[in-house]
Amino acid sequence: MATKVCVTIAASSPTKVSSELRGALAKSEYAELRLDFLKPNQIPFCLTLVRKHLKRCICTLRPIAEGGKFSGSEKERISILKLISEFEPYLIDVEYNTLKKNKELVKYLKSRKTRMLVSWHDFAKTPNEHTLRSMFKKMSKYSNNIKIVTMAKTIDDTIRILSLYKISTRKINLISFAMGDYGRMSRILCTKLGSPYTYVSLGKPVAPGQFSLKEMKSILSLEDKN
Ligand SMILES: O=C1C[C@@](O)(C(=O)O)C[C@@H](O)[C@@H]1O
Repeated sequence: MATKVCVTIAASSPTKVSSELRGALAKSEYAELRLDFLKPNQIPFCLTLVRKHLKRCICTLRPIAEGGKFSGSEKERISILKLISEFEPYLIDVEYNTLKKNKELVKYLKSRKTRMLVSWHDFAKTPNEHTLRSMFKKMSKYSNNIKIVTMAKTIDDTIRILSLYKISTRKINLISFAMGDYGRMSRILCTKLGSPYTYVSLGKPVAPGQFSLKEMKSILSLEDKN
């Protein structure tokens, strides 16, 4: 099966999001809308503008504490997350730490049958194997779609994050890879080990070590046989 890619769109206005999204989806299976790059009051208009593409979009509203740009209150963020769920995107990315603290949000998303990607990031390091495995187990209580992304400072870090695929099962869609230069290989290898797709940028990386769509496509084309 061909490797799927997801283009991270981190634009600062709804019209930019819309035009970048059209360009991205012409060449990729999915796109991630980083809605935290918009002003909160622009989000409803943006979602309306791109409504017809949302079945191929992962919507993310990352707070500053998890490496994102959303600087409003948690209360405001939760209500925007609920609004996003009403647009029924392919997936809504919600941090494990958010779900853990907001039982009411979990209930709400469940009641709406929202497809959720539960995510966890460590921008400083790659924790030890025990911590990673225990995160994976705790996260699997919320969703079958799990994303664990950490910072690699050595090749061992990269191997350790990829070792999570060994404990994952067929029922789980696991996306786990490492950021940073040492993690770059894991952005390719993750798709060989079971990740449903890998994140790329449209040009400038949105996260450390992210390949551009063009670079990833040239890497993946090496697999094509005559
Ligand atoms: O979690 C991820 C992965 C990512 O951080 C990356 O490293 O490609 C990019 C983010 O936009 C996305 O939400």
